[in-house]
Amino acid sequence: MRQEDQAAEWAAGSRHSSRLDGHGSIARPEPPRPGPALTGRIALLPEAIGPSLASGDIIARGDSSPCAALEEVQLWSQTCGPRSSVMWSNPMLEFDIHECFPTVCVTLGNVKPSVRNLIRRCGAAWPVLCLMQPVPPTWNQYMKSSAMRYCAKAATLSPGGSCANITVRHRRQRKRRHAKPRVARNHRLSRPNLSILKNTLVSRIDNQGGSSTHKYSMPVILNEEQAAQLPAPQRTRPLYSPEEAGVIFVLGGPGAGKGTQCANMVRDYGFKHLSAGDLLREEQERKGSEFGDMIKEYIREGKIVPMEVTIQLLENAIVAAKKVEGKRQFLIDGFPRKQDQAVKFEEVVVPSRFTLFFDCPEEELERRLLDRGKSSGRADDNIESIKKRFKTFVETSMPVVDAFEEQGKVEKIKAIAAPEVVYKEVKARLDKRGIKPE
Ligand SMILES: Nc1ncnc2c1ncn2[C@@H]1O[C@H](COP(=O)(O)OP(=O)(O)OP(=O)(O)O)[C@@H](O)[C@H]1O
Ligand SMILES: Nc1ccn([C@@H]2O[C@H](COP(=O)(O)O)[C@@H](O)[C@H]2O)c(=O)n1
Repeated sequence: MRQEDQAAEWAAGSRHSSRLDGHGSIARPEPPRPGPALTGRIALLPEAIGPSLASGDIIARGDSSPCAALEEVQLWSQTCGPRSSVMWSNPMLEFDIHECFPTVCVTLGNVKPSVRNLIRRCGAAWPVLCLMQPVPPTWNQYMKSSAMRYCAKAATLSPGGSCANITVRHRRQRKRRHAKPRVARNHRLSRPNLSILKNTLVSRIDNQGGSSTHKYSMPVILNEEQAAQLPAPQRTRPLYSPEEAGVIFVLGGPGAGKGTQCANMVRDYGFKHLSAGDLLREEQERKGSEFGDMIKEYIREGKIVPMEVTIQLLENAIVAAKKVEGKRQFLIDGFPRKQDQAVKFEEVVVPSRFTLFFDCPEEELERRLLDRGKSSGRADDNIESIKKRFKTFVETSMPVVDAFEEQGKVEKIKAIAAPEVVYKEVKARLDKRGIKPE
């Protein structure tokens, strides 16, 4: 159903006949009424967040990209004042937006399951605002909707806290059919402004070592059904045991031959091969991905994509390979490339068995990558990106190998010889670790 139709139905009061009210029970929503551009009603907010919200607060929506979200937040706050409740479905960026617009975290009840799982896994410490009402997904659509009628109803739920309803209405009648509403004309953001916002965001993520969840635990996202079952589940241990999913990390410098050797092991041992780089490239290409632009930028710069994205992609792939192909042994190639990735993955997905590390001098790696670059079509197989990737490898990824080595979990293999010679050594190490073909 188109958003405009949803809005119209909502206006007619025919949809969503039940909602969570302030006490967690079911109540009928109020129909939207004409009124001031934006009104707010807040009741029984938990102490922690109550003071930060006030009547008239805005719920904006981060839709598909950081830019779009910031544009909207910015636009709304210019329009209606600086205080904003930010609704944002991208956990990685929640902190950044939150910092700019310090109010409460709000998110969509119908946020994609992958993001929902990701956030749920990150912790339940924050109160959650869960929007129960369809809202126009983008500012553009909002602008297009014929009646410009916007209504959102949210319930706040936090473990141990009280519940609250927030109703935000925005109704604006267009005078002429195609007339642009004044609010938008006056406050539309210019492109340069957008790029500044984007750069700020990216540098903030960088400054935090690519992750915001260390500093702040993330909210639980609940949809209507889940909201009824508080407290929401939190993952306190890994999804799988090593017996359920045997994971071998495959690490080495760019071009060390990880992919080449993984292909051999898949053929002879029946592993499921998951390359973090491939998964990221796939996600980058996926139509509608909210992370596509960011991944592209990180790969070109040879930087490590924030772990939330990579871990979620890997988890999804492991779960699917187990379900669909019945796989139990996994080669995870090119991951973890940063210590936080290693720790988090083992905490929430599965502890690794050990790491195969392919050791090769930089001159040889460079020669291989430039050679591969003639036909690979990869945006990072050029000398500029290669140099950056080497730097990242030495500074960020080698400490991961060192940490695993201290735990006696590394098989280091010299990878300068021909592929078949290297593979003999690989087989010997797998044998030593008791890995048998499936
Ligand atoms: N032992 C080897 N000797 C010479 N060339 C090799 C060897 N192993 C792999 N290569 C070649 O080097 C290039 C890089 O190999 P591969 O793609 O397996 O590396 P990788 O470690 O997976 O790289 P990346 O981390 O960039 O994905 C390929 O063109 C491959 O054919
Ligand atoms: N754990 C990872 C793995 C990869 N990346 C990014 O992808 C680029 C390509 O990776 P390859 O393994 O295919 O060489 C890499 O340079 C990183 O930008 C990542 O961020 N995290």
